[in-house]
Amino acid sequence: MTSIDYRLPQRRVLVTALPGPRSAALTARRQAAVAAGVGSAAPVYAADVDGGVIVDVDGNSLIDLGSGVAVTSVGASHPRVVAAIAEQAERFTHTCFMVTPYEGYVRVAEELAALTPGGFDKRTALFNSGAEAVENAVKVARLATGRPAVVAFDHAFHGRTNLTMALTAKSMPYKAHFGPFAPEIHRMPLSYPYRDEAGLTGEQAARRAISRIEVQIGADSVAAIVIEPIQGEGGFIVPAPGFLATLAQWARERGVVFIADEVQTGFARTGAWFASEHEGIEPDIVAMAKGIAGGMPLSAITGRAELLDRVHAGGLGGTYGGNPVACAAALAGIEVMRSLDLPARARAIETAVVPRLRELAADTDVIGDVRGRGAMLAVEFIRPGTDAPDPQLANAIAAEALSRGVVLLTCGTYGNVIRLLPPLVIGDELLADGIGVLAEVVRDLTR
Ligand SMILES: Cc1ncc(COP(=O)(O)O)c(CNCCCC(=O)O)c1O
Repeated sequence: MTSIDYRLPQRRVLVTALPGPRSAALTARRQAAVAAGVGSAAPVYAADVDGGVIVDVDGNSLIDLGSGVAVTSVGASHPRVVAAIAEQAERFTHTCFMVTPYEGYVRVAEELAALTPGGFDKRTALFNSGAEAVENAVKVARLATGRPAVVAFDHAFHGRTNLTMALTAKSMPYKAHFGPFAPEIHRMPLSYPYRDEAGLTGEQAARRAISRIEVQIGADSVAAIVIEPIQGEGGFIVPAPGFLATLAQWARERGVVFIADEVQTGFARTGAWFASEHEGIEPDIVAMAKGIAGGMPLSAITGRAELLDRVHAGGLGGTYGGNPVACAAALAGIEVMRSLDLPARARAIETAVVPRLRELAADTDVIGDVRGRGAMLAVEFIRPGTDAPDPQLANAIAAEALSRGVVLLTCGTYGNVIRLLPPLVIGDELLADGIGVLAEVVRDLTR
């Protein structure tokens, strides 16, 4: 990425051991004030963030390969986004769209209708978090169909509210001891090519799920299928070709609402505006958040007008939903994504990074799979000579990479996946340095 004037030097520089003294002091204060249940991957505190770097309170400049969990695709302080936020905030920060509406919300809805897959008439509702978007997509589907059941999949993550915990597949840390969970949520097997039996095609995997839905639930009881086109927290699992299309076709035939949870895959992250495009599917409703607004909290559902307009007036909403400052950030962020062609940038990142990951996999016996699309890439770690997950190794790699100045995130049902989510505005050299550190760490820890 050469056409960006970054505000901060795009470099990896360590001036202290990590965490430095100021971060350590903040951790002590945090322990006396912040609930222990709120975790952090990195024990360092951000002071300034721009492009592909996070500068911590001790002056260390770290390479960001996490984007705050796939949020800051345009960076965490892009000047156009910052200017739009300031300009809006100087006029008003809030009126509540349910009280006194404002144009920014409408403009975001118009943009999302144009950007999301599908040429049909669409409507949008705005919220604050991804979980809220998923919750409301399910509300719409249940009202529109008059049916109760919702189908979710193995390895899914959809949020931390009661319904989205029910939809989420992993107990610890997301669900453990927080039940009981919402009823009428049914889990079906996913297409997980690396761990499926050899030769299982996407269509066969979909037929396996469909037959269970029909036998265990009954299609005419199913309001919706909720699925991530690429599982995020579950391990960046790209389903086999045909899996999503077969499910979507079945849903259409049986009047089941197909909800694509594109919270993590949306907004150019996978090399298209939305990951559904790679599979040629047009979801009835798309839930989105994360990359939508340059770091500001905003989420949305955009879907078929005949579904969303079925809801009675006042049935969708919330105090902050579609906050005007967040909407201004979204409009600016989308403009940046268009002007820099960030879907193409994500594809370029894939082209640059995947060969290096595959070379690393060939050089070591601890990598079971390299996968992903665009700038949503992952390495699954296993114990040598087996396909047994190795979460300890993945965690050790992330910790060692941080000590060398690179922020990496893990994920996966088994905790054994290192994921790469660089800001899409990261420069080529900085990205190459970050991937080089990852490769160096893997080799150092496994020789
Ligand atoms: C596909 C998908 N749907 C929904 C969500 C939920 O989005 P919220 O904005 O965190 O509610 C996510 C959030 N993923 C990051 C979770 C981080 C954590 O909580 O530990 C997602 O990836």
